[in-house]
Amino acid sequence: MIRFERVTKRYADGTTAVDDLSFEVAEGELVTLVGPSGCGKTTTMMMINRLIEPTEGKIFVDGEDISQVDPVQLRRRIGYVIQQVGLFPHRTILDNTATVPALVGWKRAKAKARAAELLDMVGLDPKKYGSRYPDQLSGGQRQRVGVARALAADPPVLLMDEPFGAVDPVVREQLQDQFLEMQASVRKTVVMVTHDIEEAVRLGDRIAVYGQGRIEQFDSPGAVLGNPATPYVAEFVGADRGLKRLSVTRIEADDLEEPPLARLDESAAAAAARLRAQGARWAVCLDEDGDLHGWAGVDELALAGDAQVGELAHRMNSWVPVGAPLKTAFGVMLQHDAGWVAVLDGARFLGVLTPAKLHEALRRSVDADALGVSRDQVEFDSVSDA
Ligand SMILES: Nc1ncnc2c1ncn2[C@@H]1O[C@H](COP(=O)(O)OP(=O)(O)OP(=O)(O)O)[C@@H](O)[C@H]1O
Repeated sequence: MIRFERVTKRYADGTTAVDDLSFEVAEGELVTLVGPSGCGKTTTMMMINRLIEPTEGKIFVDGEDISQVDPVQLRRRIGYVIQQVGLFPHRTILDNTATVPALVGWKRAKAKARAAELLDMVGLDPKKYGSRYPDQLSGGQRQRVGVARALAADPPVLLMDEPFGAVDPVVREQLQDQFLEMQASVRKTVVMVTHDIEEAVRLGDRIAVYGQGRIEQFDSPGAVLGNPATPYVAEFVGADRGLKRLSVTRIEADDLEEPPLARLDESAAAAAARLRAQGARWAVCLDEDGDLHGWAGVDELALAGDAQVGELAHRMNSWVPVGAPLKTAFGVMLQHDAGWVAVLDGARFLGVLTPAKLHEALRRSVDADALGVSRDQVEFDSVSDA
């Protein structure tokens, strides 16, 4: 969708901001450009909508060499969100949001209806906020209006320059979550500049890590964190990249262990005898559909005589859905002071994740990224197997 071919930008004073850059962004992909101040991220992005012209090389958007496209026409196909938002202070939020559709000649009513729809999508009730002016909103709310406005004419491409940079960390995380949710449904091709590696990892399908004027590594968040291409990238992503990696590695069914199990309709005494024979001290209790109900201790089952397991099972709150990041599972373990968490697909119980399995999943995913294969193809020798 966006292709850079050997693009260089030298400013009049001789600064080489971008040096011989080639990369591609696929349709519907979200790529984050991350790197220290002054490394050429903004220059890269502003060349895509021709606010800056390259000195050498070519840029293609949707197969078209953009140097041959009228810049005004080009920008109508490319939404642009900047940190300072740039809302018109004397226009209402609804009018601000409808700016681009109105410019490209949509009928007034249609433009306003579209603006209201977009405000709703970014989490601002158009009835409540549509008639306000920008200075009557919080920084985070203004930022949402900026995103809504950029999407209003439904451009296939969205450029975002530090879109969440000006808000506090909590609001920032909310805006990021909401943006990801929205992106999952609108699937724009997005190029986002940030200097925050956490944000780059959280939002990007792929990340371009910039050194001075060049991309040092262009890869998935997992690969950048697990296998930094150069010492520079390793340094930039930080010594805690293992921790960061927890948030981008998702739980798969193959990562799980099967714990001792008991059925709710089983007799407690029979279940206790069976579990003791296996050397188990507790069991996860499932209903007849295999859905998670809770857990029970073997000693309490043994004491319960002819009661059913279901009468003794405790509710269990330490569970996570399959596909959740390992970090979520780790957080739940800590929150409930538990040695494992149950993993569910809907309500169905799939197995448990233990700290050893969590480590194994992380290790496998690092190796899988290095080898370019899926995680289940990686052999793993665990200490506990020895
Ligand atoms: N108009 C200009 N004239 C001369 N040099 C410029 C101009 N604009 C940017 N530069 C220089 O080009 C280099 C890259 O700047 P750019 O704004 O692309 O960096 P950046 O990675 O986006 O940085 P930041 O995170 O601080 O915004 C910097 O050294 C900057 O000083």
